[in-house]
Amino acid sequence: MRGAGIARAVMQGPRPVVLSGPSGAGKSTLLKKLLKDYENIFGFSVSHTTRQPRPGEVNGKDYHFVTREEMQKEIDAGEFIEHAEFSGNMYGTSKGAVQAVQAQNQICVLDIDIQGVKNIKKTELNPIYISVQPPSIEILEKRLRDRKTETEESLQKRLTAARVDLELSKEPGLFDLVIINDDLEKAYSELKEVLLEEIKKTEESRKS
Ligand SMILES: Nc1ncnc2c1ncn2[C@@H]1O[C@H](COP(=O)(O)OP(=O)(O)OP(=O)(O)O)[C@@H](O)[C@H]1O
Ligand SMILES: Nc1nc2c(ncn2[C@@H]2O[C@H](COP(=O)(O)O)[C@@H](O)[C@H]2O)c(=O)[nH]1
Repeated sequence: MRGAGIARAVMQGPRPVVLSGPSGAGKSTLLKKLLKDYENIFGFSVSHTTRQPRPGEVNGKDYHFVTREEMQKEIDAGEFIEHAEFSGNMYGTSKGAVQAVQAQNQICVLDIDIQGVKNIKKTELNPIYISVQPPSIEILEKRLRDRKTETEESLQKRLTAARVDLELSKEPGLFDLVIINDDLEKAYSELKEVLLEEIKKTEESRKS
């Protein structure tokens, strides 16, 4: 796995955070709240993807939207820390995405699937690993349907991936914390609590 260099560099700054869990579990919802409440403390690692942008998504902010050819070229050039195929599209974290956050001395937050988690574990990034999970598969399906971002085909692919994700997530020690996102405010409080120490450290380092 490439990316150990960037991972070592990141270790010198605040500890990064990985948010993972099934599509539709609520990672982006929680992340948006965190980025809004702690604007200058956290920075989002903008991933690359080959999927089409959803209405309202901004290139360079939500994702770097690229073609398969463009992404493969950058992967071959060693520019990615990790990458994975998810639901028929490529996703990946570039070294540049993490570096951009690190340059601001912010806590870098990665929103990645479970394959990404396993690959990041092979690097020296040393993040806090958090899995955000739905209360049930039925509720997850309802949330994905209500979000109205998926075709029936992609929805079924995501539900299949969700079942695999929930099984693999049971591996002891894979995650530092599992948050069941039933009540949003309760889930958000749990997220903030586990990050409190890193938030304080980052705030303190700003004062000195
Ligand atoms: N606690 C909650 N209760 C009810 N609805 C929720 C809750 N959390 C999130 N949602 C809704 O569920 C949908 C899925 O949430 P979100 O897009 O944040 O999931 P995600 O894990 O980021 O998915 P993906 O991995 O596909 O990006 C959204 O429409 C969101 O508003
Ligand atoms: N391994 C990686 N997974 C990623 C990355 N960026 C996002 N993701 C995951 O993909 C799915 C689907 O996302 P969506 O935006 O199409 O709904 C979700 O589980 C994300 O966590 C990445 O860089 N690497």
